[in-house]
Amino acid sequence: MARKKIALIGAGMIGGTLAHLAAKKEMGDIVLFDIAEGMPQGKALDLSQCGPIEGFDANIKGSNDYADIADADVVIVTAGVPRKPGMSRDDLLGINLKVMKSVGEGIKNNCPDAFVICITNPLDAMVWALREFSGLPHNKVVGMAGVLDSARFATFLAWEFGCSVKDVNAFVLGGHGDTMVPVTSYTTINGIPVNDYAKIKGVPADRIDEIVKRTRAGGGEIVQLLGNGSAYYAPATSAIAMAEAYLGDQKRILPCASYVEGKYGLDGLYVGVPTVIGAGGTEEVIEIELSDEEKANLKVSTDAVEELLEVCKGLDSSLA
Ligand SMILES: NC(=O)C1=CN([C@@H]2O[C@H](COP(=O)(O)OP(=O)(O)OC[C@H]3O[C@@H](n4cnc5c(N)ncnc54)[C@H](O)[C@@H]3O)[C@@H](O)[C@H]2O)C=CC1
Ligand SMILES: O=C([O-])CC(=O)C(=O)O
Repeated sequence: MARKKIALIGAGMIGGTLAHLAAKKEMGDIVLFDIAEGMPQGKALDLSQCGPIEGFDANIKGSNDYADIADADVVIVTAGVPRKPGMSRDDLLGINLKVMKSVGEGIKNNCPDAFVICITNPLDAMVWALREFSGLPHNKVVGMAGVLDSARFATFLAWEFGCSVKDVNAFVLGGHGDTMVPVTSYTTINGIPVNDYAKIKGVPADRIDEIVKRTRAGGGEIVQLLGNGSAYYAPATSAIAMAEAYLGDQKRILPCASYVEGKYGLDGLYVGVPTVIGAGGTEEVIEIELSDEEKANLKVSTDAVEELLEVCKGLDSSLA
């Protein structure tokens, strides 16, 4: 059986990390595409030379030609610009929308059967626009954010409780912005609801509130510390988990920016919701019971995403 083909559009910080992870895991052969000339080819050479040391078999090719992504099984999109300290993700919309247009066309023309994972920010609007530009079915285009945001929430909770991160099952819904909704009612420490565990451990409720706030601002905290660029290790790891769920038909339930029509009172929007990922792409959006407060928070978050879609439509008439 031929190896799977993974196309990475954008060979920057996340793209390079994705290539390394995908190669180490022998997920398939890899094409690292970027508009910058030489850079993806250089990274591909460097990464290929890890093979003999790490013992992986994967062909890694750097390219500036969309023809090289032909027939890819999975495409992960990080093309565009990251934010700098003082910026919001939404400030990237104008420039990254144009990037999504060229990437969407490249995918449509070369690998229309691929499963496409978008990472570029502002995430929920960009995955929507990428889907529109590519014309792929909604179940084959998804955005990565909830896996990352949930991992941040889990990390901070594990630090607070002094427990293993492996035992924390944290859940973040909504748009990938400061209004995202960490859902404590579905967050458990090996099955024990987080608020109950906090009582057992004598952790005051306001500490959990602070962790929720830190999670919401988790991307910005790293942007501030790095000074130039944004997080890349955990974002790449998150997207790889989603790609593995698709390639392995794992039917994992992951929080992803999926197309939601009908559920959660939404009418055709990409936003973070629990999603079954298997060989059919995003096979199902799971609608969970939320408290009135959680519903209200989710509404604030989805309203913010809807506003961004209006901005996209204003900037590119083909989206209107
Ligand atoms: N969804 C999420 O949770 C996260 C999203 N991000 C976003 O991911 C994106 C990428 O981040 P990094 O890899 O750190 O940025 P980066 O700047 O290191 O890499 C982006 C790459 O895209 C390339 N590029 C620009 N225009 C292109 C085009 N038209 N076609 C192909 N390639 C193009 C650039 O040459 C650059 O190499 C940013 O928008 C960032 O905000 C970052 C972290 C988490
Ligand atoms: O904060 C940013 O700009 C990058 C991002 O989306 C994240 O790390 O969550």
